[in-house]
Amino acid sequence: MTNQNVIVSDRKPILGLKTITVSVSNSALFSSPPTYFTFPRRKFLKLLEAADKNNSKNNLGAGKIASWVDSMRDSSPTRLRSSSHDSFSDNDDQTSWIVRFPSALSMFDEIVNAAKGKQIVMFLDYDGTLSPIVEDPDKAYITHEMREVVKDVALNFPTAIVTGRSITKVRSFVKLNEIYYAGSHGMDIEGPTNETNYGGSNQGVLFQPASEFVPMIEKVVKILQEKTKWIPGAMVENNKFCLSVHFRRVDEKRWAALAEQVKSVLIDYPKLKLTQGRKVLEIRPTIKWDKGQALSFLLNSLGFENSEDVVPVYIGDDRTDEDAFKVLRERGQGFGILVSKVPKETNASYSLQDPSQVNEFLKRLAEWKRKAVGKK
Ligand SMILES: O=P(O)(O)OC[C@H]1O[C@H](O[C@H]2O[C@H](CO)[C@@H](O)[C@H](O)[C@H]2O)[C@H](O)[C@@H](O)[C@@H]1O
Repeated sequence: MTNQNVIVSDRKPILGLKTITVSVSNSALFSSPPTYFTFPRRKFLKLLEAADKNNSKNNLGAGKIASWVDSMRDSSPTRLRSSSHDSFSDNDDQTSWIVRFPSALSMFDEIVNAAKGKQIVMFLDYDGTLSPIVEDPDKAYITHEMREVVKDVALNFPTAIVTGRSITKVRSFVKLNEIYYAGSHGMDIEGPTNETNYGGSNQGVLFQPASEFVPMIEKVVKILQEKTKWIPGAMVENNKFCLSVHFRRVDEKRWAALAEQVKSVLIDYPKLKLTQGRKVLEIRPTIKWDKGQALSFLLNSLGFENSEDVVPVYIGDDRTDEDAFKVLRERGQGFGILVSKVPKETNASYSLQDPSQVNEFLKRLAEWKRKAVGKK
């Protein structure tokens, strides 16, 4: 395998650069010193697409608060509704969903057969995938068992956690050095920091396409904290290159008021846009960079840009994970696995019901790899 780790070493705002200096170090398996080369700025800009040309496109649009609240009520990704019913309660519909998106556990043999002679690369969302959704975002802990299984997977395959959270926050939960982290919806990418795995010695920051937005995000966090402090249960979370306004603990009667506050702030920040997750309004830069772009970036940096020899497996539960599922479909490679108990609109191929099934799937994958290479 031609593992390569691309390190963007220049931390200046990338949009302002003519070229981007990158250091490439072969993996620890081929421990050689890093070499440096320069990427044409255009190549990165293709991936990045400059901030939205049209200010009115930051998802505020004609935006009636009532329609915001409607979509706040929706699950994430959007729950499928059967043609004949308002809600998806029909067993037949549930059955047809599981036929279209079978359990990754029941499809395990197909997945590993497709990976024979190829390199699996694992991508894992955090909230709702590795840790169950809980009321308090600061208490979304990963279990000891899940940590151990993720570590085991990471020792067998290149593994990344791709999350909307800041890397600092997700690291404080996961506490593993063997993995890649793509925080802030992929806008902050770091390599493994242990000495023994793919990254070699202390890789640190690989890519930060939105670094110029950090001061703006800090400012907006403060403004929104101030503007929402009278709404019981509202919480603003600083995710470094983006931010979250949580309403899981806000009385539904106050959702419109919360949306109004968010909208009033965003109007002054046309370079920020609004997206939605699970009971959360997410505010992020209007650059075209998402979890799907982060997945491509990591595959490229591992040396799989145009390779047929890779099987990326992405497991996630949220609307933002759909960007990554879409990239896999476009590449015609790998498997997107949606974590959900109920039918949802998705670009994934398979499903798992909850983090405990994710745990089981990961455990089987690591065991399969050990058997395949004849380890105990
Ligand atoms: O990409 P992810 O790792 O799924 O992160 C998305 C958001 O996850 C967190 O919020 C969600 O989980 C919380 C804890 O279970 C829950 O209380 C909240 O309602 C969910 O939306 C995180 O706090 C956000 O910042 C992330 O954007």
